[in-house]
Amino acid sequence: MTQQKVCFIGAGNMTRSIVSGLVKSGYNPALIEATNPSQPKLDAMVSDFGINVSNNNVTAAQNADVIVLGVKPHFMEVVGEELSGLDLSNKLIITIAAGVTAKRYSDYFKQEIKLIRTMPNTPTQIGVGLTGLYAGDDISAEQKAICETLMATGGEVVWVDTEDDLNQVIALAGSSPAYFFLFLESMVESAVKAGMPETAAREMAQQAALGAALMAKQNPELSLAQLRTNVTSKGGTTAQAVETFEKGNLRTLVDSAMSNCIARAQEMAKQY
Ligand SMILES: NC(=O)C1=CN([C@@H]2O[C@H](COP(=O)(O)OP(=O)(O)OC[C@H]3O[C@@H](n4cnc5c(N)ncnc54)[C@H](OP(=O)(O)O)[C@@H]3O)[C@@H](O)[C@H]2O)C=CC1
Ligand SMILES: O=C(O)[C@@H]1CCC=N1
Repeated sequence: MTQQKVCFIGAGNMTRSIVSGLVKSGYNPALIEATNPSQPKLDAMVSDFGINVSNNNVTAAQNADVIVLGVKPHFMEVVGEELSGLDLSNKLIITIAAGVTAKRYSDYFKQEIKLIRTMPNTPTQIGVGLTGLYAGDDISAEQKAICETLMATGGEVVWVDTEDDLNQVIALAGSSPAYFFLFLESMVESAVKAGMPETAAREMAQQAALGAALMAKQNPELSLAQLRTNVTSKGGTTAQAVETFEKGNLRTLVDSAMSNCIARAQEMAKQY
């Protein structure tokens, strides 16, 4: 497929992750532009990825075939207003924002637009991301293929059938890297408290997490419970740790966290 001219509005954490995945996968940096109000993030985009940058959303969007909206949900209205004077009918618009429904964008941009909603995650920057994708009936197979090709440079892509399903993707993949980082932080804090140097503790914890995730991925025929059981010797050390988590209602806590994550996405959909 011919590479498209892509412009990212907003050069924050998630845009950096996607651009990193794109450039690492061989996408031509000369075809990528990112905009941002503050200069340091743009300078980093140039030095790290060799892409084009600007602080002019309108010109950047005008020059692009594909516009990726990478601002926070509460800035989406401002960006829509800014770009509303452009004829966007021949452009594909991809949003990565959580909690802004597809129908709101036509209001913000003051015209019917061809929009695909996506939910990526930051591991996209190293090619092991996951992006959920949702398109309405007005989006052509070619537009879906363009979006899928772009987002797949950062890892796996999953199309969902309904817009609501994107909220599950947020809880399971968009937000979840933060849960795992929190878990790692807690493990490292415990080890440091017991006297271990932080660097060594982090190295061990993150390598174990990587190994556990790869084992789960490479053994789909084994249940997660089986993988856990394989580590847990009867009467041994792991059993003590796992029992502590179970007694502390880790599962209930995770369920509440994910439900609250989804509830916030639903609340934002009313707010923005
Ligand atoms: N972070 C994540 O893991 C994920 C984020 N998302 C979504 O990605 C979006 C961005 O999140 P994230 O990258 O974390 O946020 P960041 O705050 O890191 O990035 C947003 C960027 O937008 C810039 N910005 C603000 N207003 C404008 C404007 N009018 N025109 C152009 N740029 C503007 C900000 O500039 P300034 O330098 O002034 O702050 C900032 O650099 C959100 O909608 C979020 O829901 C989705 C999945 C995962
Ligand atoms: O926290 C957020 O709202 C965004 C969406 C998923 C990850 N970060």
